[in-house]
Amino acid sequence: MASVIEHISDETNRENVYKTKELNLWYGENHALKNINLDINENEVTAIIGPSGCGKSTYIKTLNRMIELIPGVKTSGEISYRGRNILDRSYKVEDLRTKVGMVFQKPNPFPKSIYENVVYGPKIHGIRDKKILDEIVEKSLKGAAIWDEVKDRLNQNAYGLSGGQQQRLCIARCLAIEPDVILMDEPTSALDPISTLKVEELVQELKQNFSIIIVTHNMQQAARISDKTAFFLSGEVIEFNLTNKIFSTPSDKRTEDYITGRFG
Ligand SMILES: Nc1ncnc2c1ncn2[C@@H]1O[C@H](COP(=O)(O)OP(=O)(O)OP(=O)(O)O)[C@@H](O)[C@H]1O
Repeated sequence: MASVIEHISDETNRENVYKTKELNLWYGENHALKNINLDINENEVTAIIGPSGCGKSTYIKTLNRMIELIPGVKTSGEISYRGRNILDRSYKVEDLRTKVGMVFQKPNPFPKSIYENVVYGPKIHGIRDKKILDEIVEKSLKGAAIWDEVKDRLNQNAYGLSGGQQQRLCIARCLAIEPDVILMDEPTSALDPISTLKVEELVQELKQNFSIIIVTHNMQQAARISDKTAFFLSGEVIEFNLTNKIFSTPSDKRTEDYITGRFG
């Protein structure tokens, strides 16, 4: 059955940050992504939903080319980021990674101080001036809504933070490289409800300055925080539209069955 990629009339005139055209991906013989066409706008939260194994993580890992670390992966089609095809071998992955940050399911701070976690990326990019690094730390931790909680213990080990704080620190680490896009792969699945709420509120604030693509198993979360939602099933995009539309009047029966909990 054909997927439902209608014209989305959102009247915002926002630029596309990513345009995915006819993307296919294989892990060896396993055809994991099938003819994906998806345009992602800047300054929006785009949620990727769908049952386990439908290709959500695979898709976002192609957006920063993390996928190419897995042996035997083949792709066809195109993903253009700001107008350039990132799947083209001439596109330097290091350039992409300075523009596209990623936050993972489990908070993964380095076993270093809070301060060192945040300055890690900027230092790799050659910033050594202590005053500038201090400014980056304050700005990034404020941006990730964790500054007040940690400003008096910046030199303590990040492992001493709660899980929810560690995840916001990982978001701060991501902000420190001043990315354009933030990819989030189930960022709240290991967090308690209060930490989840904090990260959700943060995502809403961050979209003023960044484009956010979030994979989530939690449909209420997708409904609460995203502007657009893509429903994936068996490696295909079944429906992509404004989140309100997807959750109120989906066009495809399979989307309706999934969001009403009939499968998945
Ligand atoms: N490293 C890998 N090697 C081989 N096959 C893989 C690999 N990672 C994922 N796959 C396969 O690709 C398909 C999509 O998996 P993916 O992890 O993208 O799904 P998902 O929707 O993110 O699932 P979940 O919600 O369970 O995390 C599945 O068939 C999976 O078995």
